[in-house]
Amino acid sequence: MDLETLQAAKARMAQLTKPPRALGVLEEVAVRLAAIQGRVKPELGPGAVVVAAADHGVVAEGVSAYPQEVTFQMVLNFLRGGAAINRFAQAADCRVYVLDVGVKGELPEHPGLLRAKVRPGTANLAREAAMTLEEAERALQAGRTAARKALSEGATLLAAGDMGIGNTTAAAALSAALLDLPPEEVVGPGTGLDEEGLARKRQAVARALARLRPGMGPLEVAAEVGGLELLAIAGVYLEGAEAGVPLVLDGFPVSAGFLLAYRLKPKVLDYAFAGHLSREPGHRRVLEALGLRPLLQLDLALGEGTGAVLAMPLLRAAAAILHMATFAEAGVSGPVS
Ligand SMILES: O=C(O)c1ccc[n+]([C@@H]2O[C@H](COP(=O)([O-])O)[C@@H](O)[C@H]2O)c1
Ligand SMILES: Cc1cc2nc[nH]c2cc1C
Repeated sequence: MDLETLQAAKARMAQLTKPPRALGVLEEVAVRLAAIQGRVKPELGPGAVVVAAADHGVVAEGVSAYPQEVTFQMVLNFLRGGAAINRFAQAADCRVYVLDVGVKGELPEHPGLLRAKVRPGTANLAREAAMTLEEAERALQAGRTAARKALSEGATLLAAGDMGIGNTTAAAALSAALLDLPPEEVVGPGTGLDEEGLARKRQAVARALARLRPGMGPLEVAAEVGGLELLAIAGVYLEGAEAGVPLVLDGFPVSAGFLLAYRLKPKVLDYAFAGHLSREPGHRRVLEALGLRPLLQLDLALGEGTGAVLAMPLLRAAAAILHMATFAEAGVSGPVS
């Protein structure tokens, strides 16, 4: 983040051939992109999305509308290019990296698969620590490594995606813990849970929160309540921020992972854009706590990075604003008085 460029980009914005603030939120996005890149005329090329996948022992509590094996099956679908994220990424000049940090089952060798399984799914967070601190560190590191690969292969903006049946329970526990919120404020239907399931889910989150002790650091909290993929997502964003690229957030699980990254290193927030607002109610709480305004609100609740990737063309359009002609360059008259 370069504050001098931020000021220079704001000054240029005021000279461009449009009434003040006529491009609304995109103008703020544009000047932030300029500051991130350290140039008044930012340029965005290809994007990358690291889709982190893992399983969750908490599914034993009946907290998802879908069976656990969907995680494994959807990873195969990602590798074959048949999932929503594949199709959206193709439309958005974005490359998909699939990262296994904890899927239950042996996935085949595949050029599109980054294999970094820490363990075949977490323990049941309602009953015991989801993982050890050492496992949490390894999952985070796997996310960092995946991001580094994406950046070395040409990514100029970076998103994380998630796949993990049961992960809205882990995301709820993690965001409730980090934001000090009660379970009912962050627990929602996920893939489509009914009322009874929601009660079990709130209970599972409450039990995980009851094990936390004051003074635990963010990584210890994350090891307790889990999500191997949530840790990997934190790693993706930490690495991306260190490389100085714009970061795009997706829905609830990804934003919970980002929140962890923010708690570990508040500077990541300078690089972050919220791609969309998910239908999952906890997502709003997380974005509000971070002070991020979502670019899109399309009632998505899929994950995979879909909402982040959909926002990539908008970020490119925002960067292009600062390449517009000024009033002076174009010979266009300014306001009457
Ligand atoms: O991104 C979101 O906000 C979002 C909201 C609801 C569900 N999901 C996806 O659905 C899965 C988790 O849902 P659940 O009900 O099994 O906890 C996981 O694979 C997520 O990517 C994602
Ligand atoms: C089919 C399906 C696809 C998904 N993609 C991300 N989470 C998902 C959950 C389900 C159930």
